Amino acid sequence: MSSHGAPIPMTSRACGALTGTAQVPGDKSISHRALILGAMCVGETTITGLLEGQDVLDTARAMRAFGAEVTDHGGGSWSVHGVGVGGFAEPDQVIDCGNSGTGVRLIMGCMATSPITATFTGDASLNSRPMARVTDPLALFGTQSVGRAGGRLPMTIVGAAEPVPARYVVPVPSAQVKSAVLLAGLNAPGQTVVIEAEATRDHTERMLAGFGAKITTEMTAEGRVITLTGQPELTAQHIDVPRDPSSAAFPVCAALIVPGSDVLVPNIGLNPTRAGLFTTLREMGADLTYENEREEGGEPVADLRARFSPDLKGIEVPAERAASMIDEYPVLSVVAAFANGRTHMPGVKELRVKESDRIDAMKVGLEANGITVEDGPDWWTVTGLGHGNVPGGATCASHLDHRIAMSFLVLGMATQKPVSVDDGGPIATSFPIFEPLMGALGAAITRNNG
Ligand SMILES: O=C(O)C1=C[C@@H](OP(=O)(O)O)[C@@H](O)[C@H](O)C1
Ligand SMILES: C=C(OP(=O)(O)O)C(=O)O
Repeated sequence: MSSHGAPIPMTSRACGALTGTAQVPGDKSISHRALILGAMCVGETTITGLLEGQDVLDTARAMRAFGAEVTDHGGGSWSVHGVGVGGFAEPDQVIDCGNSGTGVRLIMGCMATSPITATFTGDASLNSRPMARVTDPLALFGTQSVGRAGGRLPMTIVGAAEPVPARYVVPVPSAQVKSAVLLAGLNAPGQTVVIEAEATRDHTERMLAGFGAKITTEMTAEGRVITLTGQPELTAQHIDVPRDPSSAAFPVCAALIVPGSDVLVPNIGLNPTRAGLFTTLREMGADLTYENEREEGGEPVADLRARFSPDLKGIEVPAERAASMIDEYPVLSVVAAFANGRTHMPGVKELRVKESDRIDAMKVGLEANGITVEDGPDWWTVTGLGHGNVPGGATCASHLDHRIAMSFLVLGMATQKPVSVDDGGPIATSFPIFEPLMGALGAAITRNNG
């Protein structure tokens, strides 16, 4: 099933060279945060380049339910009239975050230290994902929560009326957990401290500083120590959202495996906490270059140029790189199928608790298409067959997971026989223009029931 409606089966088949320019949408992580911080400050925040994917639209709706005025001006241009830190109203409806782990976890954090109660739910995928990783640290502030067994949604959060600040060592590499604690810390008096052993994406820290919060980061033997001073007055900002490296991954990887391809993907945010895939692809021998490298809004940005790469080789992907490419492993495993030799990917147990168990979803689908995959609790290995040798021919389950659906459609662009997915509907959560964008480059993706 797709998240919002009937399943949309799709098929991808071998095509001619992919050529042209791919303008991928705005960054999903930054889009959620722009809406949430816009809702937590006084005055009007303006946003351009917002990702209008379903995950982000669900966060916009949630911010309205907490009392912010959120307006869509068209073409990715939005404004948010915030209610100020501690100014959230109690929603009179259940908050439905759809398919979005980022949405629900960050929103739980930002309401957790206000004297209001809210109930959260999502689709079948989100309702099966772990939430105790967020409600455990929120309890340190005095927040209460009641959910289904195993800490699953639907879940009610009772915000702390008299919050105390927290000090929390994040036990899993998760920017969502880190961000939920920092957002909760905004309305607690004194200093909230979050410590992460492994650096994860730092958009929350950067944006909090941009909105005027007092926040510092120090590297210590324990890891990154982030200290936030609570109850600041946040000042409205203009946010120009950079284009999403996690979406850029799909046209880039497709170009590497389709003979003759040459694709430009402009204006991609290359924050080091997000760019691990591109480093990995280059180590595999990908013809992938950064053009026009520059800084925009304090973030490194470049135009990516990806060309067909006939001599890809399997590699060992360093475990310590995992956080910087966590959402890109599914499509990396597709590129690995066309490389020569084994690509070993350790340190990735977080992949098992995403929209689906991504190791399992890719293993089953890749094996059905003729590729050997081995896996353990926190690692997997793909044995590549080299260009022209991947059979294809199977239909893969997308498990309500956009990245799984898009990865298998990229696979089908270079296999001997077409590859299908049972449901491409979830693609709209993060990359609503995936089909026309890939089609304009020359890809052959069709809907099977239309
Ligand atoms: O903070 C964020 O915006 C995100 C953090 C990551 O999740 P985790 O925090 O669970 O690693 C990532 O997988 C997700 O797509 C977006
Ligand atoms: C894991 C992802 O998103 P989320 O956790 O926000 O659902 C993703 O977009 O790959």
